[in-house]
Amino acid sequence: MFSPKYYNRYLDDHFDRQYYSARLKLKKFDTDEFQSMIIANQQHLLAFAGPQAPEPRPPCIETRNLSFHYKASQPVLKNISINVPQGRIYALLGSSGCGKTTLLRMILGMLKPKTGTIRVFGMQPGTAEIKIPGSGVGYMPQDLALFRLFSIAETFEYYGRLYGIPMETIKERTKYYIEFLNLPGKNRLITQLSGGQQRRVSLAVTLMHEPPLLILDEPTVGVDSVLRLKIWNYLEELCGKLGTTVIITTHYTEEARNSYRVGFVDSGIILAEDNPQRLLFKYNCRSLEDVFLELCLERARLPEISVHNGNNQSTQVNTGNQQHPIPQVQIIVEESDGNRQESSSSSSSSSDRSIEQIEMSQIPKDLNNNDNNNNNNMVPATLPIPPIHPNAPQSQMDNKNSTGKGTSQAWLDYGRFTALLAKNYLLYRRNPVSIILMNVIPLVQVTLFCVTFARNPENIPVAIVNFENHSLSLSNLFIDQLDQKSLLLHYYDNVDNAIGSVQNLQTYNVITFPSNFSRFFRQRFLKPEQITDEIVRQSTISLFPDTTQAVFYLYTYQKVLEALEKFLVIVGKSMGFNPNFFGSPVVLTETMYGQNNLQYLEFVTPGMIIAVVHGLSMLIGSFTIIRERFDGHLERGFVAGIRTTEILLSHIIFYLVPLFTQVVLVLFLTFYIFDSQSKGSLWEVFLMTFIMAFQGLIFGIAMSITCQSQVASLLMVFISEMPMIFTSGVLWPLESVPPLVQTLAMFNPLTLPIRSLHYIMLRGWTLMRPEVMFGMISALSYMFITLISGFVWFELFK
Ligand SMILES: Nc1ncnc2c1ncn2[C@@H]1O[C@H](COP(=O)(O)OP(=O)(O)OP(=O)(O)O)[C@@H](O)[C@H]1O
Repeated sequence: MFSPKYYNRYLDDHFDRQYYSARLKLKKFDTDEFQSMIIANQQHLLAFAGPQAPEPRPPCIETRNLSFHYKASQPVLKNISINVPQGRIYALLGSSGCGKTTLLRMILGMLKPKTGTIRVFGMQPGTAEIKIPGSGVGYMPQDLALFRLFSIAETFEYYGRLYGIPMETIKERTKYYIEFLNLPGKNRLITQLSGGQQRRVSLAVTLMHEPPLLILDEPTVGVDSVLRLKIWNYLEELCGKLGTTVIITTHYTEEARNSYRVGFVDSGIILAEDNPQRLLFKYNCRSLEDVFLELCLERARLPEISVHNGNNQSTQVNTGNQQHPIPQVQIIVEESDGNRQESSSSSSSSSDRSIEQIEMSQIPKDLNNNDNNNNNNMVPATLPIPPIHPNAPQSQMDNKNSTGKGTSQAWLDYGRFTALLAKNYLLYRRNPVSIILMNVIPLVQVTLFCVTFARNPENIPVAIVNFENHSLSLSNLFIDQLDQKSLLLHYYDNVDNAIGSVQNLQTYNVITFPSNFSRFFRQRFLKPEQITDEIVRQSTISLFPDTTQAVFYLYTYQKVLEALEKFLVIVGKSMGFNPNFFGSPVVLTETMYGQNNLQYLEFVTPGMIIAVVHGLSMLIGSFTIIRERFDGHLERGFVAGIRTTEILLSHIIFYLVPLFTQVVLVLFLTFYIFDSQSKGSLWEVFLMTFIMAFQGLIFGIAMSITCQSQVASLLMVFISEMPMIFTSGVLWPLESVPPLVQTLAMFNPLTLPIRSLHYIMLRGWTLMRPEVMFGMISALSYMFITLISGFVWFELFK
């Protein structure tokens, strides 16, 4: 049982934790006795905390009348005033959704208060001096916010590099934290860890740069009770030895007994803020949960309650016009250079001090917590703090100190930027989807396009009805001239059967020859003066079109005309005429641009190349920012001091190489495998295509910045890509669309670049031609405008 000797030693030894932990192991304490002992010794304590006491520690975090809402109609925080002294653990407790995380985000400078002020180390968060966000703080968010495809070591390396910690130190700390937090081997991927292990890694990377301020949002979720205690002890070590200030939220209310001060939050207000032991004592409760319940009940009884803690150090319960001050104290116990001192910092003068003003934080912990007492038997009483960088400060009371070089406030910090690039590379390498997206899909698309699209059709089934049944007939001569590679002829006895075959989808189009075609054809041309309607009818070849398959119809018609030309030359010769006698007076001369035989593919290819690379790059870009935002990496990164410029540039620069490869592959396939032709320089074709791939990436990144979800971002890509393609003239000349649409189509980011590529590939024009240059300027302009808009949006709404 607890004895006066122990209590005196408690005072004399200035709250030696090791000593009391040892006592806890032996279960020597009894709370009631201990508390009576305090009362019995109040004179001693008052004297001890008397005028000779040094000044209290300065506050690390001070908030005054802080209010915040996401929607004006739903206030989240109301008049919050808290005071977190330096070098102490402060626990924020409260029900789910009461506003704890919101408050932490405001302390981190990520949300701006609607009213009230926040001071962190006496300054406003977000200012360069305190490096918050930056290396001045370690933030463990509630979400995991780890790259699941990274190994443990890679995770440490990434965050270590962000904070500018030397590689050697990163390695040492990786080793230390793996041992300390019972993590598996350093090469294990995060995705292969249990939920609790993942959270421990998240905690470790928060601690590793030894910031002066730690903000931990539910760090012990999914962590077993032994390890929880170990973590709490470790945090105390950090506070004691490095002067780190810790602000922590937890749903394990009882573990908050280990903190120096707790703040109970409910529906956006602070119900009470005090030392946990003192709250237990004051409300005569055995657990903090009960204290919370008491406070909630009290609040229910006094609906207008408004509790102000922090700077004025007094709890006020407002009930209408009346104010009932609840006495409150804060006595800070300093531990510096191994010499512990206690001080009183109540709002009143030292003469006003009462037993309630006694600082209870240094009462041996877990007095009422049997579980923890039991656990204490299982864990070492003290834990070593991690190996500290040789140049690391002994104390972090100066908020500028932290182990890493610290993050600069520059828009582009070399260390952070290279860490981000390395991260992008690792994620790319580990993610087969991105490799497939970047390299395989464009190849498949180009292959499919070249194999299936706009090729001259072959074996079009055509029905032939030839009523002339002798082999030497002119109708047979005509049929022989038909290109039978393109047309597959099916012979029918009568027109009805032939039309039936069209109706049954066996053939497309019907060609008929009358019974006396040869005789009447000769008569028509040899005796033109005797021509009658009957002669014309009997010498006419009929084509019954099926235009539902427009390509087949146009192609069949073209083949019939070609056959007619050849047929007339042969017949003319056989009749003794000049072979050109029956020739068309319209002659096709040498082709100026393009190939001699008309190929629709030739027209479509430039647009196809741009559509493929632009669309895929846009898709890739659309994954970038949004994925990181929803996995919590962005928030964590911003708190670590990453700048929006660095994030944007790291994605843009990183993707230069995959985009380059993608464009080279697409062009190689188009020109070397599928034998497309370019009259212009391939270098200019490459340049134009690469710029458009880049533009697609920027568009995708911009969508990723502005969209609220990954699905929305993907939808944006699909929704915008289709109209862009249709109105760009890729598939059909814009001259065929209404004038207004034509004008609008000029604002389509694909239109002018596709035209430029068209001119380069089909006409052989160079970039020096204004028509080609316009496309290039248009592509670059859209790219820069989108990039700048995306950046501004990112800055404003990050
Ligand atoms: N981005 C947001 N937009 C709108 N409302 C939000 C947003 N983030 C949080 N809220 C709302 O603000 C309130 C406080 O949320 P907060 O995350 O701060 O709660 P919490 O106390 O941390 O909860 P928990 O313990 O469950 O994490 C909740 O009602 C929540 O729905």
